[in-house]
Amino acid sequence: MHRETLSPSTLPAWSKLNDISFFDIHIQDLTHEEKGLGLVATRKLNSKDTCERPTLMEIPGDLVLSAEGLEEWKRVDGRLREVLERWGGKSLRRDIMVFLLIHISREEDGKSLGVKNPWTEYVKVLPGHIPVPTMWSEEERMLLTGTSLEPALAAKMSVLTREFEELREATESIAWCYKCWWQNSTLNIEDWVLLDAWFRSRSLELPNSGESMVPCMDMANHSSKANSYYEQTTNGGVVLLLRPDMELEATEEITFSYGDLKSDAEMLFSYGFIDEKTSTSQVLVLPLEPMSEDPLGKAKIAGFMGRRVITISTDQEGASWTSPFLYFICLNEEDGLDFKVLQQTDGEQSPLRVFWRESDVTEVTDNFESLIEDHELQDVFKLRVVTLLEDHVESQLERLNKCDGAVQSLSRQVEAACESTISIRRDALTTLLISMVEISPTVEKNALRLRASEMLILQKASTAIETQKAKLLESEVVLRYLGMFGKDESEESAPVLVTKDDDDVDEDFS
Ligand SMILES: C[S@@+](CC[C@H](N)C(=O)[O-])C[C@H]1O[C@@H](n2cnc3c(N)ncnc32)[C@H](O)[C@@H]1O
Repeated sequence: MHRETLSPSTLPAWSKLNDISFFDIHIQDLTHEEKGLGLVATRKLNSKDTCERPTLMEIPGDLVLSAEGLEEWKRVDGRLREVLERWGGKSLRRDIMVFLLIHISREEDGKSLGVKNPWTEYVKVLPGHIPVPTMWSEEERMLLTGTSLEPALAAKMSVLTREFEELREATESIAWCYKCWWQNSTLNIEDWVLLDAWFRSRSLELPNSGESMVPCMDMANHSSKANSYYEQTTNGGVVLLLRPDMELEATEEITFSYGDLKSDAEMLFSYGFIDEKTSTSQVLVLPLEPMSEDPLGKAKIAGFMGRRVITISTDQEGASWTSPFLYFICLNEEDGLDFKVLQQTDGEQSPLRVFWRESDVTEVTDNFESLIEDHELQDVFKLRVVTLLEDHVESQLERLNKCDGAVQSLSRQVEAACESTISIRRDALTTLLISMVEISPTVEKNALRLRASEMLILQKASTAIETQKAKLLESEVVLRYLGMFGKDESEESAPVLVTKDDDDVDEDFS
């Protein structure tokens, strides 16, 4: 879709018109730091030795695009209401994307499709490209092969494609939608991908309004050494405040944290960059499914309460992991696990219920690590868990290693493209050659950073698992059990097959 754009230099006037106040900061182009726009101090700022927390920016509540704000705009905008009545209410993300879509769309005569409001102009200054993997070229996406983002990205792309088709089906019969979006294929999947990238990379979690988009506040970049933070005021507005004990030079960038606990993969997936970490702690989340030959596999998916993932955390000490689902999928009928559908007094059948040694544990299926504690075969179950985990980590490592060669070769092509331009008009030619290889150096840098960080986490996890397994193999219960069956329990489990369905991966990050 052709999108009308405006230069960010129009933002000060737009902000003034809409009662947004900037105090000693302004919006500045930080493209040279590969950050797009950002907020920068216009004079020295100090919050040291004072209880005052200097306010840096103030945004009125009626500009906040939240669930509540959307309801207000729905009341006054018949077209927004019409689309959301047909295809709204499933998720706030989707509803906000529809709102944004209406505001980037134009009628034939160039008039705004939606009822004009401050967002109609604001969307014009938003960037047309966000460096998130959903907007990467095919070649760039190949750099993620073998990482935890490979399945997540594939799933996200199929969710976006499905949503786009659903939007078309739901609105094709609305005359103005047909004319504006579908008749000449004006609206295409790339537009939907951009709207999703806007929402994911620019939304904030507000204490009262929940997930929201806040104009101008979304110009602040992230730093793990942030010097500011935001708060919501009692009247629904949002303020940006300088953190205590800060002394800032004029021209220093104002940043807040997008989430200290987010993994590198999550940062890259949602925001399109991986920052230099101040701590050595890292997290890797791997999707997990029951083994394909498990007859209870489907019931285990239906009966599980939490996320079907393995979370590996590392720090200077080494690695640790959590995975309530892993404990659940390692148990079988002969261990005491059972699934029942109960007949209710009204004749209806209850939803699936999960039993562990005759007790109903439907509400606590994410707590099998504790539930097995008083079982005489506890160590045997734990060995199964650790063995399955080991298989999973080893196969992920193998995949990451196997793809590294191909990735390095792609990477060398980009380097060669850059080097061959050194002597002649570097900028123009570099851009041209890199666009032929279709890999941006920034994307390449971030993808390689992710590969390196995931490799390190998996290696540390592998060492920790080996120790855990060796310890369990010394357990008397395990030795007795293995002797009884004359075989090695640790060799029993087949590798975990990852066949995650689309929506779940989407939930992990977005
Ligand atoms: C909320 S917006 C911030 C404003 C944005 N820079 C712009 O030009 O509109 C988030 C996006 O800014 C960029 N960004 C934020 N912090 C960054 C950082 N520390 N390093 C690189 N890019 C960053 C990423 O592209 C991210 O998706």
